[in-house]
Amino acid sequence: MVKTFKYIYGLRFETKGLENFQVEGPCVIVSNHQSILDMIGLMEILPDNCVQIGKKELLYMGPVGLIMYLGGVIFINRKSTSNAKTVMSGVAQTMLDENVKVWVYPEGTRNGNGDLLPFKKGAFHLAIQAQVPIIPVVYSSFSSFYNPAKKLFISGKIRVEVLQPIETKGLKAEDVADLTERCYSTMRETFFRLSGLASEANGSAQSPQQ
Ligand SMILES: CCCCCC/C=C\CCCCCCCCCC(=O)SCCNC(=O)CCNC(=O)[C@H](O)C(C)(C)COP(=O)(O)OP(=O)(O)OC[C@H]1O[C@@H](n2cnc3c(N)ncnc32)[C@H](O)[C@@H]1OP(=O)(O)O
Ligand SMILES: CCCCCCCC/C=C\CCCCCCCC(=O)OC[C@@H](O)COP(=O)(O)O
Repeated sequence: MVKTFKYIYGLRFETKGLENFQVEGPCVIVSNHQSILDMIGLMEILPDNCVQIGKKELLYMGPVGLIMYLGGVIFINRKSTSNAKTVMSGVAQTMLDENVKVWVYPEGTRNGNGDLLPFKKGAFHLAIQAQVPIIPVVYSSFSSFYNPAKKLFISGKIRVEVLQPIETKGLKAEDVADLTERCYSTMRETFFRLSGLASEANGSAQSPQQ
């Protein structure tokens, strides 16, 4: 149902690299998060047996919260690192036992400023604890067709690329920072390439067509 919103809003998706989802067993998928429109982009490529990590507040959004709960969304309290860590370490075991993929937005919040925010480390701890690969997914910038501050919302094209899995076998907790940084720089480069933006873009990034 969520996927059909793309026809209503005139959004087109151009997807590359779906074959990279064909890993054996569970994995952690990380992607950039610009707006609620990402829910349409999520449904566009969602692999089987995949659950998302979401902020706890979404659970209280009436029917939407109920559907997310029934869909297996893992809720975390972002205001409490210790709570989030406890939940996430339970997830590492469950994803192995039940063969599920976990989708995390490592920026930790929506961000439509034409760049990626620094990544939080939860997704990378999770992948290392479970010793499963990380699959980065990048959505191009929405800023040429969607910008609430400028009251802009027209039809547009979103490029999506599923990147090659990054293995974590043999990595330990002390490798988290390195892994996070590697994943961040690969995704940031891809974000700029897919969005047609210069790589030093920051904050006020605009596409060349604009
Ligand atoms: C009728 C209508 C129908 C509609 C139907 C419904 C429609 C659709 C269904 C949709 C499907 C649902 C989609 C849901 C999407 C939801 C999107 C969101 O909510 S995004 C926001 C929530 N997500 C996140 O925040 C994830 C990313 N965040 C993290 O990973 C964070 O790291 C954290 C939350 C786990 C902790 O954050 P924070 O407290 O800010 O801390 P950090 O700076 O990251 O870390 C602090 C230190 O702790 C260490 N750390 C972190 N995690 C762990 C861990 N698991 N184990 C051990 N240690 C950990 C970290 O390394 C830091 O220490 P340092 O010494 O600095 O390294
Ligand atoms: C005008 C845009 C309309 C778009 C319609 C999209 C179709 C989707 C329809 C219903 C789906 C509702 C699913 C709700 C899931 C919300 C996920 C979300 O985006 O949560 C915000 C959270 O990540 C970060 O929170 P903050 O940025 O820190 O606060």
